[in-house]
Amino acid sequence: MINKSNPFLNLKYEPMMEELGDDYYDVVAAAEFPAHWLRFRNDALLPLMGLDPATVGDGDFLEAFGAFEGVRPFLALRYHGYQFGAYNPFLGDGRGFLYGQIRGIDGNLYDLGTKGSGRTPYSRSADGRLTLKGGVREVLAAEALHQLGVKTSRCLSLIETGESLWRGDEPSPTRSSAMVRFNRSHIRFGTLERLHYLKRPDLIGKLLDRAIAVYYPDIPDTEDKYLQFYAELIERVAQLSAQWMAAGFCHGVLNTDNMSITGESFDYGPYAFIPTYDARFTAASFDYGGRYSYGNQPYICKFNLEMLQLPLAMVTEKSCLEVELTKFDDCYQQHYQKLIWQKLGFKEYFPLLEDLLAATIELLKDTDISYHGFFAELAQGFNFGWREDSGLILENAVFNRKISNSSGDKLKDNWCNLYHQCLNQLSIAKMEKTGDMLKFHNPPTVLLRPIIESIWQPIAEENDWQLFYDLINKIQTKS
Ligand SMILES: Nc1ncnc2c1ncn2[C@@H]1O[C@H](COP(=O)(O)OP(=O)(O)OP(=O)(O)O)[C@@H](O)[C@H]1O
Ligand SMILES: [Mg+2]
Repeated sequence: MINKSNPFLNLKYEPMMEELGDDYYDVVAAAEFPAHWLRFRNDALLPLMGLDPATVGDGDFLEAFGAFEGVRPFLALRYHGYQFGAYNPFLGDGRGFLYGQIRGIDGNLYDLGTKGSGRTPYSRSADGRLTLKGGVREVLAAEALHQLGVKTSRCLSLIETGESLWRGDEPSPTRSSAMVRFNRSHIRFGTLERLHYLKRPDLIGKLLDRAIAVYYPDIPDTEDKYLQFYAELIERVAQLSAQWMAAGFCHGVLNTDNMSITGESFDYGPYAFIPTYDARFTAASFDYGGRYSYGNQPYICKFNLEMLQLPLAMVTEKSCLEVELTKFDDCYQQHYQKLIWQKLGFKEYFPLLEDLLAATIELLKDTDISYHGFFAELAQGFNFGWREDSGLILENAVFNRKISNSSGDKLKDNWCNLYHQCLNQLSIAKMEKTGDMLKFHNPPTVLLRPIIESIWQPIAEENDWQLFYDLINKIQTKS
């Protein structure tokens, strides 16, 4: 019996995936949990869902996304994937399901997907649960990336569920949670890979026809639409990997089951924001070979797109797909350059910016300057005097103390000279906008690991959530 007063249970759900038929999912039930404590509600998302936060009670969240009452059916989606390069046909939603799909007020269709909501036919020997710390980390990553301009899923709610879990990577027993994720789609590269494995081009075509109509509405319904989809996906994934790189973000587990066919970032497990610019930085302790290191991300995305040619070649010409992928590198480079120039305060291109980009990466790579600290100090210290005198640029920066050798000093001097020259290419009117631009693209609060640990500690020790809420607030308001 649907609770008429709960706004979540009265949303107009559009069953796009359900209508495709049960070749793509299994209907599952949610686990019953001993407790439901609302730890996070993302009021910033509610207006997009057509809801006024003031009319949505905490109890509504608990009923819909903790007790999972009301809306049915829940669909555990079927998928496979390449994990660390090896094909795994035993995947699928093992601790989550598609709760429902709704139309945002922007006209786009969105998924509500769960994580930690119980076992499914794909759980294998695992418990179907999400640790509370894992949930907290995913909430934070998604909000931080969103504020940094990365196209990402976000979390709608996080509810602690009162169980004790055992994990190898957290002091155990550890607390449990159920999260609801809000994103464009949970159709993964691995969803199509599974259909290739099962030799079902008919199901690939059926899924793509629907997905293109919903997520790529600009692609006309013509013979080459699958190729056009691939071309557009390459563009989106190149852009996404450039966004991660510019944001100084290492996703950590770029298996093809964690790649969305909408080109959106999601699944924040062992991720990290890089402390300093180091292409070899790895986020996952189990990534022994550095396959998913920070600097490898664009190459891995390209490799994953190459793997996707196998299913797509069942419905379109392989040689054409191969030609499309050759465009990835240029596309990535263009997006990356643009994003770094924005972080440096420049919106419009002029040739000297190419030298500035190279000098910036060289400086950050060859010194111990904090990646995020560098841009944050640039944003905070910026003033008109920098245009007159290169000696004033970053003269009081905290990181100057970290540059302890003459080659570091030389790199910084070289960088300051170039930055000074670039500022002098701007008109006064544009110079006036530079400070705002620097602040917009370089928020002061960065989610480095010690910060996450410092907010987790009071939660773990005293169930004190204040620092977590303060941090979310700082991230969401860019303060
Ligand atoms: N505790 C668990 N219980 C059951 N299945 C699990 C558990 N942890 C991971 N899995 C399954 O292992 C596979 C890989 O997990 P991964 O961490 O990439 O995904 P996930 O984080 O569970 O979900 P998502 O990709 O939607 O964020 C998935 O099929 C996932 O469902
Ligand atoms: Mg995953």
